[in-house]
Amino acid sequence: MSSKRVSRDRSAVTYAELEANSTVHNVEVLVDEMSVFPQISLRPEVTEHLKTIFLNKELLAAVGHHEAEHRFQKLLACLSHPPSYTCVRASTHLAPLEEIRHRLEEELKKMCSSPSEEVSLQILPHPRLPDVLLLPVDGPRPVKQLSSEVVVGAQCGTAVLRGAHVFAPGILASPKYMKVGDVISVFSDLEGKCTRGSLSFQGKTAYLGNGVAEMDRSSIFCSDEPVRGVGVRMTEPLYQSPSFDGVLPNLVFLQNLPSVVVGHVLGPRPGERILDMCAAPGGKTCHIAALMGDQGEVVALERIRNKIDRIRQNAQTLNLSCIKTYCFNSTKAVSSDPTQETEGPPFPPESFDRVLLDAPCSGLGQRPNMASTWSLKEICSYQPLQRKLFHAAVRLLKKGGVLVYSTCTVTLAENEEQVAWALDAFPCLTLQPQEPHIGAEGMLGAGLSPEQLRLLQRFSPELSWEQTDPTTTPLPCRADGDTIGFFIAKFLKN
Ligand SMILES: C[S@@+](CC[C@H](N)C(=O)[O-])C[C@H]1O[C@@H](n2cnc3c(N)ncnc32)[C@H](O)[C@@H]1O
Repeated sequence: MSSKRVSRDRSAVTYAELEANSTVHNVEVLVDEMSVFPQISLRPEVTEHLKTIFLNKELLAAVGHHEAEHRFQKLLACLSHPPSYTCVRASTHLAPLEEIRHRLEEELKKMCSSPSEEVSLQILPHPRLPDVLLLPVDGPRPVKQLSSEVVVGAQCGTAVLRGAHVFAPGILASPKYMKVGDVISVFSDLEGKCTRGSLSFQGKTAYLGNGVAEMDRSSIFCSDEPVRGVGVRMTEPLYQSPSFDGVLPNLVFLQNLPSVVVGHVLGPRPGERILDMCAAPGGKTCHIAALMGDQGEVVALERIRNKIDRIRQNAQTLNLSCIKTYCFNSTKAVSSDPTQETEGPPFPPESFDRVLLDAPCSGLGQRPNMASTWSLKEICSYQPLQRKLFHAAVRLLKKGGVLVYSTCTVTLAENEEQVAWALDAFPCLTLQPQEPHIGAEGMLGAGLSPEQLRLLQRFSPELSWEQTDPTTTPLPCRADGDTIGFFIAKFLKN
């Protein structure tokens, strides 16, 4: 099984050393030295495309070739690694943050397998987000590969790196005689080439740690029923973070930090009518409703029917009743008859106080992501759809209302270029300051002015992925930089 891993002392390479090495080759080598996993594997044409973005003329003129190349190499490296903390959003509409923190601590302590694990358990409030708790991830840890191996799909692998156990549907290959109680190493199939039911796999994989089988091979692959439940319980994960499966489901919700920032930037108030145009699975929808104290109306639209139930389940679990969910294509959400008043979509123009367009996007900011087989055509296919959605968003927003546009990707075309286009296409829109603004400013390259860039919020993990010493850098400071790649723009309709 091909695998390049495991823990090296990442602090051995300092920023100063990186700076001192001016050739591109050395930058690549040093960034790679800091990594447990290889850089994200993309199709060559996609890597080249991203490189033209991160080494664009405006940026090169501002920071120089070496710094731009360094940032780009770090981006490719940090994308394949998980952020160094876990972020949970607390249901502060149901209980005070401190009470939720305390209850979470009690629950997680029960799950610890040793007193030292209990002592190292930290749950910290975020200094600027009143509903966020942060938990440091312990990793990479020095774990040893075993001879017996299970291979899981990339999506399952991502979840394991963020603290989950291995759910049986994610298992692709296992030893012929694997039985309950076997101790086994877990690998992620990086290129989607492992066939379900295989006995072994020779393709590219990444080692995720060790666990104990909770099912035997035949229960996983030979059952007539769709297989469910934990297949391998992770006992020695490479990156250790609590598994939140079933833990205080109404009080804590796993959510990436930038996604929580979106809700606050939108700033919904009790009694307002809010539209969430691309809502599933409903993390931001529920946050908006919670921020409104469940008073008012949050309309959640989602085009894919089988994702609708997730939004409803999440709303129900979090005790939120002001959310109305519809399966609908949001590009068609503006009614052609403005006098027509119906409860559901399409809606007359100017129906909403605030609109969230958390757009479908190329998702290139997601972490950890060790490999993507997407073509350049697929990566570039989102800009037109996002613009159609934007047209509908502007029409549905009341005058004086707020529109927030967000993506979880790193391209200019889906982020700063969309802002430049929108400001040109809709003279009624002006960019607004964001609160909180804990990410970086917008990226150069789309012709926006420095003032405009300062109003944008881009979470750029490559700017801070230095593997800072966890003992000296407080967690909330690290957490604000070591996020998924994300983008937020806030507009006012005049
Ligand atoms: C980035 S995800 C949204 C995540 C969600 N806001 C959250 O925080 O949980 C984008 C969603 O938009 C949906 N979508 C894509 N095109 C759409 C359209 N034309 N109308 C409505 N939803 C759409 C996708 O199916 C996907 O579920």
